[in-house]
Amino acid sequence: MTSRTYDAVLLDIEGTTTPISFVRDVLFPYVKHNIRGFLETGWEDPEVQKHVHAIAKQANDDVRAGISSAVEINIDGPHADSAEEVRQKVLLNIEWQMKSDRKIGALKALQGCIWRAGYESGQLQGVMFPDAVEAIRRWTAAGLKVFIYSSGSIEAQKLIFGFSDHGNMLQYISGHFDTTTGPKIASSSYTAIADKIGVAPERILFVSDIILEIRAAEKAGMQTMLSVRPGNAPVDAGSFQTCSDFTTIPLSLPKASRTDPECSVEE
Ligand SMILES: CSCCC(=O)C(=O)COP(=O)(O)O
Ligand SMILES: [Mg+2]
Repeated sequence: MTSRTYDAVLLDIEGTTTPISFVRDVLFPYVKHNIRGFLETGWEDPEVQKHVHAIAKQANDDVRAGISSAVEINIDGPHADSAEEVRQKVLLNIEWQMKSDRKIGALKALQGCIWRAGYESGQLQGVMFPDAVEAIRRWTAAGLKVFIYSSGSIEAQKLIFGFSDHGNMLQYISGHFDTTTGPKIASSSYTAIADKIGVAPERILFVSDIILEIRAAEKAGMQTMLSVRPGNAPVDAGSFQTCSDFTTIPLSLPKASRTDPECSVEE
């Protein structure tokens, strides 16, 4: 029997466990349609205010950094904007950030908070690729631990998996990481994750649709697999191992080329 080459799996979400179309065509429009009501109804709610302050801070940092689409939002002090002005600026800011698919903490945290009501009311249901669901079940049954690392906030991750179209998948997930641990394209983030979960980077398999993330994880010493899914941006996989059906990922991953037709190594 071949012994396995990894003990933990670290999964990206969008383009990996979940179609990009679900995020772009369902989740983002949900925020677009509900953000005004969220801000108006909950304006006095400390949680809503926490998100508004975070968005304002990000907007003001962006203005200082010279980002041309950014507009200053003055919340505190003698020259503060009125509540309606702040709401209007936040709405425009969120629209701009979502159009450019910015992976910024303040935006992602606000989105997660808005999605919560959608999932809890049954208006939203997380979409997962069936083979990803099956692979996650098999990995955990084999004694491996499965973790998530996504630009989506930890709250948003728990919602997608907790209210998935395959039932509550959270029971299979041993931990969640978002960009509060660090950017997904920085190798130090993967080192930090390995450290936090107590598994050597060399014994972790990271799966993502983004080559820059794969490179960063490899630099940290992780094994990697590039996720190839319908709707993902076309990539030149080069020498990276690729996979379009996660149930075909073996527990023992050779460095050399593989014969599995769904998963390939082109070296
Ligand atoms: C998990 S929340 C919804 C997806 C999202 O907003 C996002 O930014 C996902 O990015 P990923 O790092 O999972 O590709
Ligand atoms: Mg992704």
